[in-house]
Amino acid sequence: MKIGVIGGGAWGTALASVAARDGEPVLLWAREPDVVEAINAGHENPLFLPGIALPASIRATGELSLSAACDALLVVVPTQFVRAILAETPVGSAPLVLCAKGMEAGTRLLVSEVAHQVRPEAAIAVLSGPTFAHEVAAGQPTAVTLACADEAIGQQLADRLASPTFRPYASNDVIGAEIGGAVKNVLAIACGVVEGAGLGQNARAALIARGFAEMTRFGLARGARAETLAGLSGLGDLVLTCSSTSSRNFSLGVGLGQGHAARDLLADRRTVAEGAFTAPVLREAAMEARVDMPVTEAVCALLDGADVRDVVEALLARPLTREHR
Ligand SMILES: NC(=O)c1ccc[n+]([C@@H]2O[C@H](COP(=O)([O-])OP(=O)(O)OC[C@H]3O[C@@H](n4cnc5c(N)ncnc54)[C@H](O)[C@@H]3O)[C@@H](O)[C@H]2O)c1
Ligand SMILES: O=P(O)(O)OC[C@H](O)CO
Repeated sequence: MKIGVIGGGAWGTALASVAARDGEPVLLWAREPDVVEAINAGHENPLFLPGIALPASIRATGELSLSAACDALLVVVPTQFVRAILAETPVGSAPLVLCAKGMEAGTRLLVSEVAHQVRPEAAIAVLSGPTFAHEVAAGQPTAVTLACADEAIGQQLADRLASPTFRPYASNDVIGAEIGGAVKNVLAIACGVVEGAGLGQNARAALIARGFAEMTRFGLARGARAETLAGLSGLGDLVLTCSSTSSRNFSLGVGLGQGHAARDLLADRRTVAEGAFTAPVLREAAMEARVDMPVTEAVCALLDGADVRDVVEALLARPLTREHR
């Protein structure tokens, strides 16, 4: 199965490295000519994944048309670009493995729903879980959820991507796998705020637990299964991203917690903090589904420029309620 990877950021490069581990040829489409050149000439992606040696069997290209020769395509561009890239990519009969974590602005769709609109004929899988790209590319042990409604295709993909240090766990809950990844990025911003504002470790643990309750309420309303939300792509990724400055979303939150403005923190960023784009979309989707998501609302307020102390005070002043509703 020849793998093509669409997107030469940190995660696309790390996944190309996973797929190329035994000398298997992998095609990697990158938008930046510098990235294409550096990968082909020096087997490194200094822009997005510096300091990691890549397998020589990865061939980078700037030509999307070459993906027509691949048997499966890993789609790893940030969420807001998935629709445009998929429309341009020749897909043929290749399954699409969606690896972005977020919701599309305007439509409020999950990435699999976008892919289904643009490529209704394609089999769709979602790969998600606790996965810092630099650790995966360095061969450190990692486990992910690989969800596909067609379980035979899902198993073939899992077998192809698995290695002694990369363990895909098969699932058929595509929506559930996506909701975990999309929501945890917003919650990670909130946990970063707790860190940046010096609110303490009790507060962070409470936020992870209450955030997970929020993720679960929203997920169940959108048809996710509870066990998926409690698995690698939900709780697993939430714990990772809420506890490390390696997370771009957590780091963004730290800056907000220290009193910096979102627009300054986001200006001129080359790398993506998906939670900043998903937060307002998630708030709208939650309102539509009549799901209470106070942490998400607080993150939206902070991204809109509200004062940290005011937002924290308002969160803590909410009426007392039952832990389980
Ligand atoms: N980095 C990680 O550790 C990691 C792990 C799991 C999932 N993800 C997810 O993978 C997705 C990609 O993130 P990343 O970390 O690889 O990106 P990145 O932050 O390393 O790089 C930004 C990417 O955005 C692309 N880009 C910028 N403008 C674009 C445009 N107009 N059209 C298409 N692409 C454009 C760049 O080419 C580059 O590939 C995100 O949804 C992210 O949440 C990332
Ligand atoms: O750096 P972040 O916050 O985008 O997190 C990266 C991955 O999603 C962690 O699983």
